[in-house]
Amino acid sequence: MLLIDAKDISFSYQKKEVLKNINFELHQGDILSLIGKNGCGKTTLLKVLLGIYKSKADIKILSKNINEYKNKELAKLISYIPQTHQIPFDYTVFDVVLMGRLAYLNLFSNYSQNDKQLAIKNLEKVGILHLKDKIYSQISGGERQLAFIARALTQNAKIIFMDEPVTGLDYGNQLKLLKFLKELANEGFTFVKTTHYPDHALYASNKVMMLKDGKVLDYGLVGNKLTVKNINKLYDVNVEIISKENYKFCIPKI
Ligand SMILES: Nc1ncnc2c1ncn2[C@@H]1O[C@H](COP(=O)(O)OP(=O)(O)OP(=O)(O)O)[C@@H](O)[C@H]1O
Repeated sequence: MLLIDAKDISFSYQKKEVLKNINFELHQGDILSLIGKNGCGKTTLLKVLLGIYKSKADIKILSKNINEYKNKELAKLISYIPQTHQIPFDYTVFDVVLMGRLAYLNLFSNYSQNDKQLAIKNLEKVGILHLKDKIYSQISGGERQLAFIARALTQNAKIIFMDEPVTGLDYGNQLKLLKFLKELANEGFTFVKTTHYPDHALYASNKVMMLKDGKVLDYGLVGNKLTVKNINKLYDVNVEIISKENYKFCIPKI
């Protein structure tokens, strides 16, 4: 099923053009990795796709133009895990995860028992149920990342945007998260994630978009597009791509 059909995305901050003529499609179950150097436009692209930054592009989510959605409608379709997420006040981890249900509340309604059970289920799913009653601002950066993932799942949007999702996670949690994304994609979730690690794109995505200076250097299936030549063009480094069993990974040739 075609979820996102984005045509001709261009975007400027004041006079500085940072995205130029970007086109892509996202189907249910896809995991799209956005890769490229610092400052190439990955986060900006996510924000344009979320409608946070307005552009003249023709961006359709489920065949409807993004500008025709109300915020709450869009929040039921897409959740966003930003690079950094501070929550002011002394909310508990449970409260923060439960906030994923905000889009489902009416003005005068409160969280239902079902909302609370969903939050608990997702805290358990990401392995941090034991942190439920801790104050969010007092847990570690990696734990906060996991809490935000639980919140995105509680929001129950089937498209999840993640900006550098493994930042701050220890090695074990990085691998668990990437495996988890693949399992969720098999369940029908769809992801757009930025990453600085071509290895992670090779391991955990089926599609890749390589951005260079705001333009698409190449886009398509990871197996076809994430090549030594493209990695060299993207980062100006020499690597080798090794295959072992069903996995591919990069090693430096510096
Ligand atoms: N609010 C803003 N106002 C003006 N320029 C901005 C703003 N946010 C980002 N930029 C600039 O736009 C360009 C793209 O930034 P963006 O954050 O999208 O890059 P990125 O690829 O996500 O970078 P990184 O990998 O370092 O997170 C950069 O040159 C950045 O300095």
